[in-house]
Amino acid sequence: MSGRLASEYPAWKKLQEIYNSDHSKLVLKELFAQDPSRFSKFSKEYVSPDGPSVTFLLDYSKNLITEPILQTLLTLAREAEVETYRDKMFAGEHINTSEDRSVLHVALRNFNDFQISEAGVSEVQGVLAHMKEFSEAVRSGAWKGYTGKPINTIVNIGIGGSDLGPVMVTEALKPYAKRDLTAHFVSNIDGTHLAETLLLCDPETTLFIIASKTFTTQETITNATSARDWFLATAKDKAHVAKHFVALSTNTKAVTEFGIAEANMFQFWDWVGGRYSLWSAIGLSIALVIGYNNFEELLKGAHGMDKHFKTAPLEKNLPVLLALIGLWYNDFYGSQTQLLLPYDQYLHKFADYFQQGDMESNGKFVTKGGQRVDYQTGPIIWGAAGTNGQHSFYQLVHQGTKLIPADFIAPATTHNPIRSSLHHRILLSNFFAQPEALAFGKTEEEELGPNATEPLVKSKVFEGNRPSNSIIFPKLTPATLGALIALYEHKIFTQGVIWGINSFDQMGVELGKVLAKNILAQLNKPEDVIGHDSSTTGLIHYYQKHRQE
Ligand SMILES: O=P(O)(O)OC[C@H]1O[C@](O)(CO)[C@@H](O)[C@@H]1O
Repeated sequence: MSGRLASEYPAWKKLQEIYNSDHSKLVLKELFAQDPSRFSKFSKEYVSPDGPSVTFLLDYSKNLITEPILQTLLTLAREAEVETYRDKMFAGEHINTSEDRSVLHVALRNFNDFQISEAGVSEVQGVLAHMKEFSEAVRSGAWKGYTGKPINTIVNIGIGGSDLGPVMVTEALKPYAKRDLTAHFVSNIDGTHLAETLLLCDPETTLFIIASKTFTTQETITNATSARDWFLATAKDKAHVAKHFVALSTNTKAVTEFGIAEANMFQFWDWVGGRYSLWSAIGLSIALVIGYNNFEELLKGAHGMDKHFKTAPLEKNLPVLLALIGLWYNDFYGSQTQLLLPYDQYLHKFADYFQQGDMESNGKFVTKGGQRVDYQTGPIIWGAAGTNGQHSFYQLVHQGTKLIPADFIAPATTHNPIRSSLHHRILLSNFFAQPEALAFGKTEEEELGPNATEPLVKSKVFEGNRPSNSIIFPKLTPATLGALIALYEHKIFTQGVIWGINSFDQMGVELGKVLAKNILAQLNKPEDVIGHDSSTTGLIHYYQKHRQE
């Protein structure tokens, strides 16, 4: 984030030399055989400094690293001034330089530990109090719809960071949910998303939460307007909108113009990035579903990780370690992607969430200083929950030609111990087996048998030496989830600092929006379609010929 090219740091050059001379010698089977204490050296337990109890173990021993490599990666972090930029973030300095903004999602979950002076920070507690009061009124039935019935359905309308965080967290914390309050999330501009959702809603008992930081996002405003039309088709009187529509936004003017009273608006601030906003008013749907107290536990769990990130020395700092190990593969091994593999069905949206979290943050080719990078930046994030991935894409991870680092994540205890936790033991046996198989593989000799033919033997070989991290925690609680999300947020931050990029803007999503706006105005008549290449023109003409309105 200093804006310097990462490849100019002496430690980067040293890492390149180490990779060139040593990478073929980095064989996990041998590294483990040589050092019986490898696991204890390369694993760490996180224990929350205070607040709700959160613990987890991060085992990073199955990585293609040695102590000297790790030390050189840590030197790289120091040369890139990760600690300085971390402190700048916590101090509210404008590290989002292109938008001249501070980056203060940590202020949304600050329980008086960090002194941050930035406009809006002193209002955080007031908004949380509003969220508490409102969510309790809805959950208790005290908040009534326009015909006097309590709310039993909520529909969050938002996209990107105004959708993915609430979706992921409400799914992850379903065991804490109020089961008679149904939550839907509408994000896509495709009318199907809204239409199918509205089929499940009753206007008398549905609350629409319009979640948009800017309140100008085309998808959200179009969906919100259509939802309001649907509601008014039954409710008739515009005054009833007040009982059924609330807004989560930084843009008071646009919210009131839409017809939502300021009293029904939950404010946040420009220093909350969309993909870091679930901790803000954007988390209202979370508070409604799991209750405000559980939402606060989520914040406190994240705050514990913030304190760890802020104070732990780099060599013991878990987000920093994850970042450095990921960077080693991304920039020296040429790995293009990073897997997130939660062995917990409740975390089935975790990888989707961090697709935006990581890829919108670190998918940048220009440094803060405006230079084209000469190395890889953010990885492609993907993944799936539990054993599902094993029956689809793991084949390629085990025996394909690509090196795909993977993070395995699992709880020791399930919320659903059916058949005396038999399912969970089977699930966890896979959680333990997969990293083992990836790391240590299976040789030709192990496959030789009386009927073995050479091609068959070869096809059954697992080369191994495929790296992974494993994270295991006692149980998926709100606080544990908060800490896990913050762990990955700070990992993304650390990598962005080292790569010298701005992890907090998203210029790359603008061009498509501008072009779509222009095309929308040309869709009516073929003669309006001008200014495009022949492919785009041909596609639009084909659409115009075949559409039925
Ligand atoms: O909350 P808003 O302003 O509607 O924006 C939604 C999303 O659009 C983006 O700006 C671009 O995809 C994201 O960063 C953001 O989370």
